[in-house]
Amino acid sequence: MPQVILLFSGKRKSGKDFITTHLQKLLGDRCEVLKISQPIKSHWAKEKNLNLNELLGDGFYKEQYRLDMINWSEKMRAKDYGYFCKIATDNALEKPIWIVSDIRRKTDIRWFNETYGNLIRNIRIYADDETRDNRGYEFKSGVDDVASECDLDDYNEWDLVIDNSNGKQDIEDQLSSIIRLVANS
Ligand SMILES: Nc1ncnc2c1ncn2[C@@H]1O[C@H](COP(=O)(O)OP(=O)(O)OP(=O)(O)O)[C@@H](O)[C@H]1O
Ligand SMILES: C[C@@](O)(CCOP(=O)(O)O)CC(=O)O
Repeated sequence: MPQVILLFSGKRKSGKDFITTHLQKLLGDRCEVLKISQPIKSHWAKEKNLNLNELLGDGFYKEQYRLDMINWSEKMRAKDYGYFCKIATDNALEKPIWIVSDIRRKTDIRWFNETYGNLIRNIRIYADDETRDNRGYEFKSGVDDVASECDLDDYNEWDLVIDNSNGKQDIEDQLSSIIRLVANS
C-alpha cells in the first residue's frame, strides 16, 4: 500500500503530464506515476497496430484516436467504472507515493476513494483558454463536450488547485505546494 495517492485532473493541455513529470523527477524513487489511460492506449495500440509511445506522448498523434478511445473506454466503464483504475493500480510498483496523472471522471475519484480511502489527495490543474490554445488545444465535439473532459467541471472537493496558465505560478511554486500537501499527509 502506498502512503499517499495524488490524483491529478485537468482539462486537455492544462499541463497534467508536464507537472506530474516534473514531480516525478523531484520525488525520484519514492514515487510511481500511474496512468488510467495506459491500459486504454495499450489496448488500442495492439488492436489498431499503433505506436504506443506516441499515444502516450503529448503530440498530435494521439489526438487522431482520442474520440475512438473515449467511446470504446466508455463502453467498458459502463460495465465496470473501476475497470481501468484497477488495471493501472494492479500494475503499479510498491512505492510510498503514487501519482495518478489523468483523473477525468467522478467515478475515477469514487473508485480510488472506495479502494484507498483517506490516502487520496485531489489536485486540480487549471489553465486558461488562451494558454491551452497556445499549447495546441482545439475544441472537438464528442471529446471536449463529454464526460472525459467535463465530468469534473462541477466537482469542488479539491485539496489543491494549481494555476498552470502562462505567466502564473512557476513550476517551482507548483511543486512546492504539492510537496507541502504530501508532507502534511
Ligand atoms: N507550465 C508550463 N510551461 C511550459 N510548457 C508547458 C507548461 N505546462 C504544459 N506545457 C506544455 O503544454 C503541452 C501540453 O501539456 P501536457 O501534455 O502536460 O497537458 P495535459 O494536461 O497532459 O494534456 P492532455 O490531456 O491533452 O494529454 C506540452 O507540450 C507541455 O510541455
Ligand atoms: C481515451 C483517454 O483515456 C485518452 C487520454 O489521453 P491523455 O491522458 O490526454 O493523454 C481519455 C478518456 O479516458 O476519456
